[in-house]
Amino acid sequence: MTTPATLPTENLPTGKLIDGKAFAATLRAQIAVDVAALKASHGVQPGLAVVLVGEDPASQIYVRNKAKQTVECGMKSVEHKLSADTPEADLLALIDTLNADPTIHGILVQLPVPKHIDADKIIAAIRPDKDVDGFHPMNAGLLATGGKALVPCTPLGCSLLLKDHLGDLSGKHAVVIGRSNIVGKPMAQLLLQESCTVTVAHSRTKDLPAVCREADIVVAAVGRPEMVKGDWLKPGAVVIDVGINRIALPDGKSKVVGDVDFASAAPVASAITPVPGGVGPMTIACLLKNTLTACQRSVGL
Ligand SMILES: Nc1nc2c(c(=O)[nH]1)N[C@@H](CN(C=O)c1ccc(C(=O)N[C@@H](CCC(=O)O)C(=O)O)cc1)CN2
Ligand SMILES: [Mg+2]
Repeated sequence: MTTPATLPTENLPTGKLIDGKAFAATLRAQIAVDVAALKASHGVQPGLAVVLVGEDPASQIYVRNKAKQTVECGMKSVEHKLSADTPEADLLALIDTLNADPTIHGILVQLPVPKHIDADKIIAAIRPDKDVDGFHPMNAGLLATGGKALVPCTPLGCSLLLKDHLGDLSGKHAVVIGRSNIVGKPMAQLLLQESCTVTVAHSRTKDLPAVCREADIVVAAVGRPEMVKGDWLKPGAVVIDVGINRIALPDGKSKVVGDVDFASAAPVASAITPVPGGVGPMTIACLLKNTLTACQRSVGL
């Protein structure tokens, strides 16, 4: 997960690159301090259970990294690796067991799940106070109504990067491209909480480049490689690239690119996240933050 030499980040002016990898490392160090303090004050160790169904190679890497970073922060990590043909009922039974386990404060099922499993049904079965992905309808509702939600990790990470870079976001026009329950919608809610004027654009939006050109902040979460071009941006816009797309190169190799065409966007933007090394590392750091939060709440903090 290092920034490869192929990404033209070397000659960018200081401050233009929003370094999510470095920010995530700092966040994890703070989480480790807070985990130790919680153990000392309340005798409780946060526990995270990660469930993987099937053998998707990317998911296997994400789950491995989640477990490794959980342990590095001083938390307990439990991994459940189930075969791709696991019946939905068995997965629901495992979630019931984890819901009832007092040593587990966070539960997540790695997505995507195999086709025969209804992801919405699985998410709804997780206790909302242990739903460290923040995907349960209860947490989505709490986020929308300003309550104490567990917030989805990727948009939470984007929000932390934006606030760190810009300070006060109030009055900024933010365009979120993508309306998924996992990124686009919660991202819009978080930006609204920061008093941004928020536009959510999607596949049916008319003249998307013109909509983007109005934005002080662009969050691209559309899943289309290098779609957002430099001439779609208002000069000085801040660009957060949520996309992780693996594309084939002419030499037969592959590389990971975002939803933003970095080469044309970086000269126009005032700041931009790279892919890799931008939003991705924040997703796991925020998962650890949510697990700590869930544990703190479980002891009344
Ligand atoms: N239950 C969940 N499933 C999925 C989530 C999620 O938040 N919860 N998000 C993604 C996968 N994901 C974490 O689970 C994730 C994706 C990417 C990264 C990351 O650090 N990416 C690197 C690049 C990696 C590469 O080269 O392939 C980066 O951007 O630097 C972390 C976590 C879908 N499923
Ligand atoms: Mg994610």
